Amino acid sequence: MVETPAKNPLFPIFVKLHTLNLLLVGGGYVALEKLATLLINSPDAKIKLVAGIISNDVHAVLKEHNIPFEERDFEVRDLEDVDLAIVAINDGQISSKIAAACKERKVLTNVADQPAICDFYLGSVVQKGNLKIAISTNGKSPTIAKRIKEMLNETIPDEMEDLLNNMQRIRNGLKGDFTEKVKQLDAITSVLIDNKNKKSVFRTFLYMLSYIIAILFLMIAGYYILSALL
Ligand SMILES: C[C@@]1(CC(=O)O)C2=NC(=C\c3[nH]c(c(CCC(=O)O)c3CC(=O)O)Cc3[nH]c(c(CC(=O)O)c3CCC(=O)O)/C=C3\N/C(=C\2)[C@@H](CCC(=O)O)[C@]3(C)CC(=O)O)/[C@H]1CCC(=O)O
Ligand SMILES: NC(=O)c1ccc[n+]([C@@H]2O[C@H](COP(=O)([O-])OP(=O)(O)OC[C@H]3O[C@@H](n4cnc5c(N)ncnc54)[C@H](O)[C@@H]3O)[C@@H](O)[C@H]2O)c1
Repeated sequence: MVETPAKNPLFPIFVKLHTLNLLLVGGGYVALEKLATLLINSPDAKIKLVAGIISNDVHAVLKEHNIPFEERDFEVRDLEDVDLAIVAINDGQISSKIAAACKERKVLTNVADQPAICDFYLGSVVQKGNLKIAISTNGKSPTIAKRIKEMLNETIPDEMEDLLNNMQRIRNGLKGDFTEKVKQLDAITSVLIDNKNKKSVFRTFLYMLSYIIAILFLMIAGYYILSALL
């Protein structure tokens, strides 16, 4: 049976950007950030960039990674053969028009910082070798997503890559049917959850953070109530 719906209805997927065509519209600061995120995660992503003005920093990344670009305003023909688009321009009305043109052509679109017209959001990404964790707050607080990423980056040991490689070797060497393999893999890895009843550093971090935020919220609310009364 399907479980009750989660509070965050976004469905996470891991996309093979090296097999898809991605259009990035914009050549300023935000486009630079998106470009960096794309390349860190998917160095072989098939990206094309279009922007009225391309900053020197963006130019440098385009050159370094051999990414095709055109220095002119977006035109609908840019969407030909495009699977995904990220729009990072400084004009909300034009962004909405580009998003509408994308929708018409069934191109999935992210408009930086405009959740209402996005088909998908970018997440904060934790990477330890082959392990990748994507974090979403359903758009509520990208800053918290960033902090949790930093926390996980610090707490997940670098040895994770060795663990994954060893597990792959064991997995490839296992005999028996599917159920038997799952049983053996569960048994080998059970040590990882044996400590589940102990309070983890991560949980303590989250408790502390939520208390601090609650206290700050009360202080700010108190300030506004008092200044309205006085
Ligand atoms: C995760 C990350 C991925 C990435 O972009 O690569 C990401 N934003 C990041 C950072 C960040 N963005 C903003 C700040 C300033 C502080 C703050 O506002 O908190 C910071 C923090 C910083 O930069 O330190 C501003 C901001 N962002 C959005 C709005 C509009 C709104 O909320 O209405 C505004 C207000 C703009 C304004 O005020 O003008 C909206 C979105 N930002 C999202 C993703 C999607 C939801 C993700 C989620 O579910 O949490 C969503 C919905 C759509 C999207 O853009 O995809 C990246 C983490 C970087 C990392 O991991 O290091
Ligand atoms: N810079 C930030 O830290 C920041 C933070 C939050 C939100 N934002 C928002 O993100 C958006 C982009 O910010 P930015 O700092 O990258 O702006 P920017 O001014 O540095 O760059 C804007 C880019 O959009 C391009 N552009 C504008 N219209 C275009 C069109 N029709 N076709 C193609 N390219 C076009 C410009 O040529 C330029 O390259 C803005 O809406 C801004 O309010 C920025």
